[in-house]
Amino acid sequence: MNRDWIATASTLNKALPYLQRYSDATVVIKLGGHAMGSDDAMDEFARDVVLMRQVGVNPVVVHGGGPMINAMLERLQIRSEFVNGKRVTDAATMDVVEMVLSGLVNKRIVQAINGQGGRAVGLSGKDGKLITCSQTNPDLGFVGTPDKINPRLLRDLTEKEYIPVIAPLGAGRNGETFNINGDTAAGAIAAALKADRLLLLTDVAGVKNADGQVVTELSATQIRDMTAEGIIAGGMIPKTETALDALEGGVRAAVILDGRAPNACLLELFTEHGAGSIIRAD
Ligand SMILES: Nc1ncnc2c1ncn2[C@@H]1O[C@H](COP(=O)(O)OP(=O)(O)O)[C@@H](O)[C@H]1O
Ligand SMILES: CC(=O)N[C@@H](CCC(=O)OP(=O)(O)O)C(=O)O
Repeated sequence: MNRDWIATASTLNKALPYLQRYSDATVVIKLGGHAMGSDDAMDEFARDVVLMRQVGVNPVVVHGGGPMINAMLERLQIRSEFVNGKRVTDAATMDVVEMVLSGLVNKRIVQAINGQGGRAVGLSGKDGKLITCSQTNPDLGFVGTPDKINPRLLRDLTEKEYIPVIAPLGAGRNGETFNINGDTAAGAIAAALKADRLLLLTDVAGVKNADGQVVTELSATQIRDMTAEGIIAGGMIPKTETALDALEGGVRAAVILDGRAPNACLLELFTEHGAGSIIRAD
């Protein structure tokens, strides 16, 4: 018998229990701007999401797009700065954030998924009153913290086998538009859906220890210690905080993994060793 065939059959056999475990599971995938590569990489991500849908998983995609916002702000000669990983957002910046996230980035992902045979629907947190926000801190301008998530529309869509693709914007109670950090939005949505998995796709293989090695399993206590020691720093801080908040909100596990690695999401869900760093409640 052909060796390749035996290897394929053996891989499929090993994947079967995982395929069964995730049948009808809700998996929230956050695709960060740095994890969005070339058109080929986007197509590969889209293929994985469509395959998840085909085997009965309910994928919900929440995206970022920080580098794409930066590029547009530069073209428009609008200066921008970050405080603690959040973009200080005045009214002019908010307009650009909404145009880039809800327009260019959201539709690129929707089109990629549809191009691979999926049925993606692009939304922002404003649609169906999905995300209501309050201001995070007056010093940051129109940066919002989600305080009410209405997951009904998402449930209706996933039940009908649509794949929601969500831009991290929210509505204020007085008609404002708020800019939400993509990780924060994904965590809040995952908690509201009581998702089985929150996959945070980024540009590193996982959370690294002081020796630069990826730690494959982490507890909340380990994360707190590594943050206090400065081992978890920069953009990894909001990511691990989001993971912990999501677990507290009822998500079963959160995983930080490299979105640019081939088949990252599939390896995480459907193989024994998974991918990246998995964080479970203590
Ligand atoms: N302990 C750590 N392990 C891995 N990455 C870390 C760690 N501490 C800080 N980082 C940094 O966090 C970055 C990921 O955050 P960020 O750039 O905000 O990602 P994204 O744009 O995907 O949301 C990594 O590229 C890395 O430079
Ligand atoms: C408040 C805030 O900082 N919002 C982010 C939203 C996009 C984002 O989170 O993009 P990444 O996931 O690619 O970093 C921003 O304006 O850049």
